[in-house]
Amino acid sequence: MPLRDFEVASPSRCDHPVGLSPATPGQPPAFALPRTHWHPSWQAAALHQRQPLQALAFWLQLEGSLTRALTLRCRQRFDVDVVREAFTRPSLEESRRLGLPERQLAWIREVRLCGDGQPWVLARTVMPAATLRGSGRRLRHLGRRPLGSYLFATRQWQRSGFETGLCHASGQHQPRVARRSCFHGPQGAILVSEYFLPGLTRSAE
Ligand SMILES: C=C(O[C@@H]1C=C(C(=O)O)C=C[C@H]1O)C(=O)O
Repeated sequence: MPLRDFEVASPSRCDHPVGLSPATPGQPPAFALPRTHWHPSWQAAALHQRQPLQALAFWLQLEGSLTRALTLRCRQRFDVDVVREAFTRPSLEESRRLGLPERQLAWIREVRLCGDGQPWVLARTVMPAATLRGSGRRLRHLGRRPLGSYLFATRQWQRSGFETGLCHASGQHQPRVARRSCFHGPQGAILVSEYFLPGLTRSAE
């Protein structure tokens, strides 16, 4: 099912931004999440496409904080590049996944996770308004602080099983594989999708 596209809305701190050619010279390039078909498990996805999953098996199954694991992979620095944070409409498929009414807006956060200046992961998090009540209010004010540092700081958030996404990538810099899961907290759930970029597998070479 297609996910909503997202465009770079702020200057990138990544040295080599992902995506299509710049629409305007001097502006950061626009980019879009590819259409993604979600499978209920890593094994189910592997039946459809074995090759790229082998290189990413570690990341697709990693249970703890992804940002923490990426930080450990960096030689120098790890950055969260905030692309967009706004109340906007999730895709129909995302609304269904979260059990939201079709047209209900949610707080959507889109970021690039960059290691040593290279974009490694694109992440999109859908947070229903109900989840943002009480202590969940802090989710709207993360800024460049990784979401994982909030979710894994307490035992209040429980993650559901991972789905594995196979992406219809149209360019060599686009993600081919993704994963997503719901985190269930005191006020409700959020849906976290993480798209792995080719730069991440290259970083291990
Ligand atoms: C859920 C985590 O948070 C990461 C950080 C994100 C952010 O800052 O928006 C989004 C998705 C995750 O990859 C994690 O570290 O596991």
